Parts: sequence; C-alpha cells; structure tokens
Amino acid sequence: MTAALTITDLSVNRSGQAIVQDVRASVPPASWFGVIGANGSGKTTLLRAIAGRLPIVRGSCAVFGEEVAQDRGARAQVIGFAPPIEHFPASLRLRQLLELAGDPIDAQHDRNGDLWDALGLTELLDIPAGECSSGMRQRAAIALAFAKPCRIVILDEPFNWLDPVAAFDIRAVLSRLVADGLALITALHDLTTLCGFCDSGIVMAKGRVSLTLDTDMLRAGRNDSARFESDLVRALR
Ligand SMILES: Nc1ncnc2c1ncn2[C@@H]1O[C@H](COP(=O)(O)OP(=O)(O)OP(=O)(O)O)[C@@H](O)[C@H]1O
Repeated sequence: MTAALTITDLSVNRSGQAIVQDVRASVPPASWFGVIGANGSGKTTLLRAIAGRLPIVRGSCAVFGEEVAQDRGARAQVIGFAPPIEHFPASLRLRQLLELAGDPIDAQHDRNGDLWDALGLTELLDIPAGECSSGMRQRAAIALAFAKPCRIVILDEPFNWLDPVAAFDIRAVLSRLVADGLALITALHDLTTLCGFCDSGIVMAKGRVSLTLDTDMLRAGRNDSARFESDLVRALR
C-alpha cells in the first residue's frame, strides 16, 4: 500500500539555523501518527514544513507517492493543517476564517458534521476570533484543518486548552475519521493519547528522531502504561 506520507532525511532551517535534521518517517493511510518530544525539540517546525508552511531545505517528502519536498504550495494544497491560534485575525468571525480556508460553510458542516458537533462549532461561528477564549479558538483551529477535503491532516497539540469533555469527544471523532481512511499526524505532549490512539510515531530530541514508535510498542504501552511512561521519559531526557 502506498504510504500517505513518507519523509526521508528531511531537514528544516529557521533563521538560517538547522532546527530539524534527517527525520525519517512513514505514515500509512487510515492511521494516527504521534510526534512527541521535549519543548523546543522541533515538532512544530517539522509539522509546519510538512504542511507547506515552511520550506524543506534537504531530504524527500512524498505524499501518496508524489515527491513534493520542493513544492510548498502542493503540500499546503493537499494537507489539512490547524493554524496556530495566536495568529487568528482578531476582527474576523470564525465563520469567515473557515470560509477563507476552504469550502462554503454549509458544505463544511455537511462533510464534517460529527466533528463540528464534538467541537460545538455551530454556536461559535459568529464570534470574532479576538473575543474567543483559547479553547474556543483551538476548536476553530481543528475545524480549519478540515475546511477542505484532505486525506492527510496535521494538528499541532490539538488538545491544548480543551476542556476534558471536548478533548474526549474530539479524540473519539478523530479516531473514527482515521478508521475511515484519514492519515492523521499530531504533535502531542500527552502519553495517554499517544499510546491509547496512535498507531505509530516518533520521539524527537534536539531536532532529530531519538526513537521510532511502532504499533507493537504503542500497544504494549496500552497494557503497561507505567513502564511505557518511564521508557519514554528516558528517551525524552
Ligand atoms: N523563527 C525562528 N527562528 C529561529 N529559531 C526558531 C524559530 N522558531 C522556532 N525556533 C527554534 O526552533 C526550535 C524548535 O522549535 P519548535 O517550535 O519547532 O519546537 P517544539 O518541539 O514544537 O516545542 P514545544 O513543545 O515547546 O511547542 C526551538 O529551539 C526554537 O527556539
């Protein structure tokens, strides 16, 4: 089966400095891929580069077999991405942000009904972004990643700022979308989601992959979470 995403020896610079180096990973369709790592280890930089928001300086990036490492526009076109909530234009209502990012609002609602319900999005649509709480903006950011139909979606720490009920419901919907074929890539700081929901992943340290997590390791983590946590914390130090 062709992977949804394959990155090989991928490197990304910020301000001329090497921030992400030689990362390799492969994400099959219908799977949830977790990226975990210390603060400042390069997770956001890696995800933004894959999503076409930053250039890739070296290495390969193939989306369903098509090489797009040197085509940021192509990556941004085919990969859904949740924008950072601190960059939302304050005066725009969430409805306007969603329409700027993708399909007409009714089409988005029809396509993403379960997700919108879990996000409680309908009640938020007419609120200007500048008047939203962080959690409300985070809900909109997740919806923005699904504003157009994409078979690969990247969410950077999607459960930050969400209340426990919203996080529970949204995780369940995301898991169903993955079962239906979505390749979902998320940066995470929470090990419960990592071993409870992800099929594979990587641990990053100082811009590099320090550990590759396969399905067996994550399944074992579900059965013995204390041991998984101590092994992972060792890899993260
Ligand atoms: N615009 C920039 N110019 C230079 N360095 C940057 C820039 N943005 C980020 N960095 C540096 O890149 C490194 C990786 O940052 P990044 O945001 O990718 O980390 P992260 O793993 O997502 O961290 P966190 O868990 O805190 O969100 C950090 O050392 C950071 O200071």
